[in-house]
Parts: sequence; structure tokens; C-alpha cells
Amino acid sequence: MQLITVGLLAVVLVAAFTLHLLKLFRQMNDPNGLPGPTQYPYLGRIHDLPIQYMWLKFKEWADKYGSQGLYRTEMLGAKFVVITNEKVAEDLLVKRAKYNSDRPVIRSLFDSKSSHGSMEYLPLMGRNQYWSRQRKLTHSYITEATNAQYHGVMYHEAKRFMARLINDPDNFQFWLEDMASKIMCTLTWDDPTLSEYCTKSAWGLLTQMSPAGPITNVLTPLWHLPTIFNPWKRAERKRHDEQQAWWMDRLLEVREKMGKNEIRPCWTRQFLEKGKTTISGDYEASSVIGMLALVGVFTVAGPLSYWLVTMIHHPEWQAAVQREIDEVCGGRPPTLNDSPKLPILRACIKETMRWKPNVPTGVAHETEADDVYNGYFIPKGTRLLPLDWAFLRNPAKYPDPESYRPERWLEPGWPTYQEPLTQFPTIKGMTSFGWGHRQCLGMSLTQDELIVACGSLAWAFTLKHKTDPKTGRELPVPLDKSNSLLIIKPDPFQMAFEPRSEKRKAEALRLWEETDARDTQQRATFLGAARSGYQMTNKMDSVKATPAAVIPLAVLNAARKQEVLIQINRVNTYADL
Ligand code: HEM
Repeated sequence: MQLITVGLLAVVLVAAFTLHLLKLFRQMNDPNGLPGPTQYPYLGRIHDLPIQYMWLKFKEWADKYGSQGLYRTEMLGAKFVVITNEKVAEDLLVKRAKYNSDRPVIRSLFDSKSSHGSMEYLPLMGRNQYWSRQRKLTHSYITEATNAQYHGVMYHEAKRFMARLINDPDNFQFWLEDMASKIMCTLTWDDPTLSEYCTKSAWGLLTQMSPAGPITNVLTPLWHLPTIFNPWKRAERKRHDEQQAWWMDRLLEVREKMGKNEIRPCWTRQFLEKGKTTISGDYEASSVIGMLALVGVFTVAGPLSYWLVTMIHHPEWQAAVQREIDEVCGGRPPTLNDSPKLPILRACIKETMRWKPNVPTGVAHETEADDVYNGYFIPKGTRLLPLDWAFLRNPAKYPDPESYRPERWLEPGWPTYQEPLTQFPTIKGMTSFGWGHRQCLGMSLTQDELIVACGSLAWAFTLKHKTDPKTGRELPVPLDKSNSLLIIKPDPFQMAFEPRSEKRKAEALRLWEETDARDTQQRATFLGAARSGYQMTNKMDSVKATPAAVIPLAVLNAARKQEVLIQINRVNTYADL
């Protein structure tokens, strides 16, 4: 071929590609479409959307383009509609929930939506049969636990938390997460000793699913590199398989203990006792129950950490909460029965969650059908992002939104004030818990746990800046430093937990010794009764003969392990999806 022919061909190709780019550019920036930042072919707006503190950039765009409560953007071909106004969220995610309740794929997880039957992560599942039955099960278990007064577990762990803070205050961040984890492990498997691994496992999954986690969540084509060149896929395979095996081990252990009548009421036992279920088998059961334990760790630890930060920066509100608790509870830590008489505590908790929301970007839904909203076309497959940071900083609803103002929940005249104060403020129904068919199932549990934990902290300690022993200066507690995972928490910082008096310190330690001794005694009595063949008679304690009690356990467990291996292999074959 002559040089001139090659030259001409190159010119034609470049011209064709340029025309194609121009056409794409025009389509992406259609003046009749939703407003939004200028989009560039293929890239969308990936080049200037920071991974760190992504919600701040989304909010900056909201202020510029979101006057109608929503705007559009794209990232490497993925279409987003960012929702910045509660009314629009209500219209799109609640009123049109029927076709706006799917989830987007998370690239760095195998089969995150369970479209191929992995059945593993309820909050990330598409709107499919697994999601539907697992949501029902999760909802009924949490509701039943609430009705059965699970609060005893919270009081017990809050007392352990206080004692740990007295004995080793510098390790407070670990104790805080461990408290949330122990509560979930007790409710799920009746075993608080599992907490450390459960927390580790929870953070592993959270990192893997977050845009700020593996680079393959943003530069998604990298995920498709062959496994041999693909460190992300290999790491995820290891994480995934370990997590699933651990969940299955927990189920098998409970079944084994049930066979010997040695397990107290917990969600896993509840599941195994029930004959009829829509859950397909042990693999799915261990996943839905395991996921329930995990999800209650990283979510509740966020507002609890921000409670510490907030109280240090607002000693006037800390003092108000302490006064209220002292008046209402007469020298003992608050319980949930006191809650109607503790509006200041509830207002400070709610304002902490408004001021420092721990899921600031919100969780994306995905549309399942083309739609037209207020004259704007929203194609099928668009990710709808309810930007919680924007909802909670709406100055019309929250005047002076950048300031911590618990009085907005307590004094008539504020747009958010609601009576009766015995019931309001409540965090239930906050935008932070999401929307429509996908709304969070853990709102009551979160509210109860925060009242018990934050109330106990205010009863026992004054939360303060720590003083640098060398300089005598206060160590800073930053207000705006956090990680950027989907569920955030403040970066590590130092602080002091000053017992409110020697008497209270001694009382906090005594309360822990008392509850610990009682728990040890109850467990021993239960085991003793089980080993002597005594059948528990109350409703929650009646363990019926289960298949595990009939089939030799070793045989059964080997069969179940096989089921896990088969399922894990199936999931591994999704690696190329
Ligand atoms: C401060 C605490 C929490 C916050 C801010 C929070 C927030 C959220 C959000 C934003 C969603 C997604 C909603 C949507 O897609 O519209 C969600 C879903 C979910 N949450 Fe929570 N959550 C919290 C605590 C909990 C707890 C303690 C549990 C359980 C023990 C829990 C269980 C769930 C479950 C199972 C889902 C999935 C629902 C579904 O996809 O159908 N959450 N949560």
C-alpha cells in the first residue's frame, strides 16, 4: 500500500472517530436533558470526582446544578442521577419503588447482586427472589428480637464498654466497635467471643464494596484482567471464601450445640428450629444470618464514634445530657424505659447523625425501566443516588445546617420540631436509613443501642480533649477527618474519658462485675441443665429434636461443609462476570 493511501486512511479514521466523539458529547450534554456537569465521552466526569470525600464534590455539583432536586452525571459509562432533595427522593424511590429498587453491580465482589444465585449479601442484592425472602426473614428476626426485649444484651455490653474505658481508655476506638460487634454476635450466635473476627470480617467487606476500596470499583475494566495478572480478584477470592466458610462454621456450631441442647436463644437457633422456610439451605441461611451480624457493626460504630467527637466539641450539650440523665435516672445509667423522659439525649443523638451522617453519599438504587420524571428522561439501568449529605444540609429544613444545634429538635419554631417530646425526636425514619423498599431494617436496633451506649457514656464520664503531657496543650480532635468508605468513621484520634466522680467510677466497675457474674452464672446453669438432660420449658428455650439430633453430627457436618465448598466454587466461577 502506498504511503499516501495509508495517510488518507488515517485521516478518514481520525475524522470518523472525532465525529463519533462529537456526537457522543452532544448526546451526553443534551440541553433538554437533566442538568449536570459537562460530560466527556467515555470518561463522564471520572477525572475530577475525588475518591476521598466524594460526597463533598457531589454536594458542590448539587449547589450548582441541582436546583430541581436532582442532576445527572456519568462515570466510565455508568449513568448516575444524584438526588439532592427529599421530595424528589420520595417521588423516585418511594412512589416509584416498584421499578427503582434494584441495586447496581459492585465490580469487586463476585456476583454482588446475586443475579447468578450466590445469595450472600442482602443489602447489595438486586431486586430478586433471594432479596425478597431474605429481607422478610431479616425483618421478622429483628422485630421478634425487639419484642423479646433483646435490650438485656445491650445493657450487658454497655457495662463492659464502661469498664473497659476505665481500665484502658486509650483503646477506646477498639472497645467501641467491639461493643457493637459483641451485641450482634450475641444476638446472632449467642457468642460474644466471636466479636473480634466479626468486626474484621465486616471491615473487609465494607472496604471491598466501597468506591474508595479496591481500584477495580472505579476502573472497572481492570477487574477483567486474567486472574494470573489480577491481584484484586485473587485477594477477593481469599476474602470471600474465608468469610463464607466462617459463616458456615457458625451455623454448624449452633446446630451441633442444639443437638446437645447447649445453645441459648439466638437468631441462628431460631432459624434451625423452624421447620418450614423459604431459605434454600444451609449456605443461604448462614449467609443471611452472617450478613445480619456484620451489618450491625460498621453501621452503629459510626454514629457512636461521632458522638464522642461531638460531645468534646460541645461541652454545653454534654452537660445538658448529663443533667437530664441525673435528674431522670437518679444516679443509675439510663435504660430504654427512661427514653421517653430523655428528649435531650435523643436530640443530641439525632443531631449527631444529621451533622455527621455516616453514609454521606447514600446507597444507590438502580432503575429497572425507562422513566420520565418532571419531563426528564431517565433510562433503565441508571443509578439513583440519594445524597444524604445534601438532604441533611438543606437550609430550609435545617437552618444553620453546618452547626450542631440539637435545639432544632427540642424547641417550637424550628422546622423540624415535633411533639410529643416523649416520642420525638426519634432517629427512626431519618433519610440516613434510605428509601422505599430498600429502607434500612436496623432503625430500631440502632436507636436502642445508641440510647443505651450514649446514655451510659454520659452517665459515667465527661468526654474531653486529651492533654499532651509534654506541651500541656490539648490534642486536637478533628471534625472533618474520616475515611471515605461507603460507611464512614472518623480517623483515629486521642481523647480522655474522665469519670464523673470516684463514686461513679466505682459504681461503673461494680455494675460490670455484677452483670458479668450473672451472665457467667446463667450460662453455667443453662449448660448444667442441658448436660443433666433437663429440658427447658419456657417458649424460647424449648429445643425440639432437630435433624441434627437424629443424624450423627459428624456425618451431617461433613455434608454441610461439602455444600459450602460447592457453593464457593460456583461463586468463583462468577469471577469473570
Ligand atoms: C446508623 C446506623 C445505620 C445506618 C445509617 C444505616 C443505613 C442504611 C442504608 C442507607 C441502607 C440502604 C437503604 C436504601 O438502599 O435505600 C441500609 C440498608 C440495610 N440496613 Fe441499615 N443502617 C444502619 C444500621 C443498621 C443495622 C444496625 C442493621 C441490622 C442489624 C441494618 C440492616 C440493614 C439491612 C439488612 C439493609 C438492607 C435492606 C435492603 O437492601 O433491602 N442497618 N441501611
